Amino acid sequence: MHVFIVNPMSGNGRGEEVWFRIQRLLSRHRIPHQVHFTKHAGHATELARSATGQSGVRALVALGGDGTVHETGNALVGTGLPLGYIPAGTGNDFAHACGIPSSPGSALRRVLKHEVHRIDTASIGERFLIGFAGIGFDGQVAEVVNRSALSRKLGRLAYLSGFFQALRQYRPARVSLTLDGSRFEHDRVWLIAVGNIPNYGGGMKICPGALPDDGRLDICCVSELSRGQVLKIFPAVFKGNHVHHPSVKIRRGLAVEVDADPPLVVHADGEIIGKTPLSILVRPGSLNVIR
Ligand SMILES: Nc1ncnc2c1ncn2[C@@H]1O[C@H](COP(=O)(O)OP(=O)(O)OP(=O)(O)O)[C@@H](O)[C@H]1O
Repeated sequence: MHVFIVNPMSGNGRGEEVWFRIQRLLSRHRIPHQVHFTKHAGHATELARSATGQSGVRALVALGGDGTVHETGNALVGTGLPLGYIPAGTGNDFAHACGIPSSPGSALRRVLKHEVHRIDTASIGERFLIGFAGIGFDGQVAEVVNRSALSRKLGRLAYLSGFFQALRQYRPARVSLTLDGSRFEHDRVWLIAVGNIPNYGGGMKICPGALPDDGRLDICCVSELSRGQVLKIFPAVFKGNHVHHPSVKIRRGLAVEVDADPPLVVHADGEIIGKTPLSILVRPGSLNVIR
């Protein structure tokens, strides 16, 4: 049996529409399933945890955006039970990175084919990041996007509108980054992105070399830029060409510690999880994903 965890509010209500299509297909083909709808932030993790205790479950299928993948995936790390995914969110970065089709019917066929691959995750505080984490400016963008009802209505443009709001508000910080025991000091830091997958924010290739199954994390640090320079370099992120800029440093490693003055906002898979200081540790091959 497949257990679906559906966020009806994802993609500004698209989640509910996508579920109706999936439900019709499941009924037409008499595919045994169970469905649970999320009612609030954190609910997908609770629902997924109780589903992992049931017998006869073949896979848990998240239907929603990257936040739903984050919450459902958090319940599955280390269990061996596979995560399926039907994208219905705003950004759907996890789907792009894993080659999961955007059409609901094709994504469902992929789930039913049941080709399971192990991917890495990383522990961050009490949670696991499935795709990426962002510290600083992009933490602030995520905060703006998640808080604003208008942003939700804007769909993909929400990230762009959040970007401009955060650009006005953000104050660069002094950051101490420790990677696998080596310490790096950076002044006037705009952001530190930690990628298990290359893209976030609806297709920005912030860590273009990140691979979800290489047992490592890619870390992108952007510092020492004026607001005008941030604006200028921003379009390059969509193709991953920002990495050639002298203010952008890409590193790879297993364990990252970040401390900042002043403390910076942190998101994991687009969900705000707190502020620095924090430690992130890769968990190689800890999540089974159908892709
Ligand atoms: N019934 C609900 N009402 C309001 N919020 C919900 C509900 N169920 C889940 N949530 C929260 O909605 C948030 C966003 O979900 P999700 O990321 O799946 O969609 P999205 O933001 O549209 O997509 P993406 O992250 O790909 O841009 C998550 O923080 C989740 O906890």
